[in-house]
Amino acid sequence: MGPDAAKYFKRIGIVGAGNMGTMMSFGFAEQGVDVSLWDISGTNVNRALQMAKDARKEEKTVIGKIDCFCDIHEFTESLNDSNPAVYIFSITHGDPADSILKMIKDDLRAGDIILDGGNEHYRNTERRQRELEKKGVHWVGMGVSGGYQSARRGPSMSPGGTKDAVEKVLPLLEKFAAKDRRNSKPCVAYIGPYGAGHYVKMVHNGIENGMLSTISEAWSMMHKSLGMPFDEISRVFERWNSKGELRSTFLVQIGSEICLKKKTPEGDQRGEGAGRFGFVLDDVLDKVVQDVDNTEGTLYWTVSESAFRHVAAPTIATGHFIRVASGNRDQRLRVAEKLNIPGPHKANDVRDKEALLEDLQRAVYASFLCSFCQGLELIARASKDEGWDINLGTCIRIWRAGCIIQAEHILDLFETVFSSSSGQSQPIMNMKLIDEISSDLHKNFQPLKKIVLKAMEWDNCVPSMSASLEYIKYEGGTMLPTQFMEAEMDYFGAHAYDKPNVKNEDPGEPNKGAHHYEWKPA
Ligand SMILES: NC(=O)C1=CN([C@@H]2O[C@H](COP(=O)(O)OP(=O)(O)OC[C@H]3O[C@@H](n4cnc5c(N)ncnc54)[C@H](OP(=O)(O)O)[C@@H]3O)[C@@H](O)[C@H]2O)C=CC1
Ligand SMILES: O=C(CO)[C@H](O)[C@H](O)COP(=O)(O)O
Repeated sequence: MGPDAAKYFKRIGIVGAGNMGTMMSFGFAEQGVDVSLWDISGTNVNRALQMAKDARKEEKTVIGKIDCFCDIHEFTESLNDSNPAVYIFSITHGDPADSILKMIKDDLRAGDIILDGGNEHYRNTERRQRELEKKGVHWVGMGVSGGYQSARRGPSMSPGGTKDAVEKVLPLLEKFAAKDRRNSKPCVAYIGPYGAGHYVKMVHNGIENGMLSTISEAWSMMHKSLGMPFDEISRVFERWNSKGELRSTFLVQIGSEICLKKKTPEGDQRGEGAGRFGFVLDDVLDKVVQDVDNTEGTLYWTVSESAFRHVAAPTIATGHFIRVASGNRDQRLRVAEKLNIPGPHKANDVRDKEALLEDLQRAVYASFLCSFCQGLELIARASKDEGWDINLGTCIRIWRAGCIIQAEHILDLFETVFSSSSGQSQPIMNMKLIDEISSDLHKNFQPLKKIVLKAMEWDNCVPSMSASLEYIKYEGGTMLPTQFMEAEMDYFGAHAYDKPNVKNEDPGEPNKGAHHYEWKPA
């Protein structure tokens, strides 16, 4: 990275001095860009100011100036010399973003570019784009992935909106973005018009969650049934991350680090994790509350979108539902008393632990792959419906570094396919029709089945792995139980069915059925 990004834009404005906004301001300053940073809360501004002072003292690389503002109009004025002015929003989606936009709307000039780096619903993005178009201001929905560490060191970004506007800021974003370590290519690219960029980020988070649920299920099986201590699990994750199909997979790699983190007498900077014995993980409750207040939405938007667009995404969806249940721990504990069912228990029948761990690795891989198939199919479907023309190969390229779903082997697989199919007139809509993908799902189906069976036997909770297993079974099934479902629906609702071996019906298009049988006259 070179500190020469300032030749594109001398100063930019960042709205929101939260985890992401503050770190991005340091990241851009490291590129030599001066940053104006504003936040609604004086406390946030003061904290950012202090951090900026410390960073300039301690990290000599933060060379651009970071100026913090409490007054929003002084903030916008600080960008008066920039033509166009470039803003990055990094705040909570929905009403907060609307209210800030309202506050600065009169200060914006034709040509200005706002990159919304929050996780926003793509329809909100499109609404703001329409609203600002009249003023000649460009609103770009830009997914930013990688959490606050990457926001500081270089995230993966998916900007979408007016192509000209994105191309204007792309050189700056390319400097800031994470780089693919194989070829140093920046993990940012124009994704498509309108809400395409935020859509891709939303699905990225959906895939992320299918993977998160899967890796947590594997951790639970190792810990609770195989009785493996955290440091041993860490070594397993490290091995998985070092070679084979799970190599260089971010969530596996950080899993290894998490399992090693021991408490220390002083804890972290804020004293969290202080203790004489045990692991920091011991202090973490099984309660995901991240989205209870609706300040985060990407996962449930992905689940709603997959239902709305008729794309089966069970690995992702079950990962959402277990989060919902987990967050409601109080209810869970009360229900548990009533249900009185066994929880995960020790396995006494494992004769070959290494073989089982190998199956587990392959099961995790299969489930990760299912999560990717589901997410990419959703993007492909939405792109077709909305006329966005998203290149899936571009999505794979920007997910190579900086983001949460980095997974080298899976991205290699898709990259090979998408680069060889780039000339095809019809985009790939069903990832399981790709030879490389179906072959890997086939190879890992039995290990996945073995692991799900073992999980059932040991009363482990494996929603995403079992959903992946069923997904493979029904997405490639020739004899589904829906034969009976169709008959029942025709019985009570005259919903009509298609017949076997009839032209245009079997297999036929997914159109409404052609036949109704009068099972019972009304
Ligand atoms: N954390 C992560 O890993 C990632 C987060 N994102 C997205 O980036 C954005 C920022 O996230 P993050 O920095 O983690 O979150 P934080 O909670 O740290 O920051 C959110 C910011 O939004 C501000 N905000 C909230 N409500 C309002 C409001 N009504 N009016 C004005 N400002 C408001 C907050 O101010 P205040 O503190 O005063 O409420 C704060 O500055 C979000 O859209 C998030 O989804 C994207 C990628 C990764
Ligand atoms: O965007 C992210 C990573 O990519 C953030 O971690 C975000 O907080 C995820 O939130 P959710 O899945 O609840 O929407």
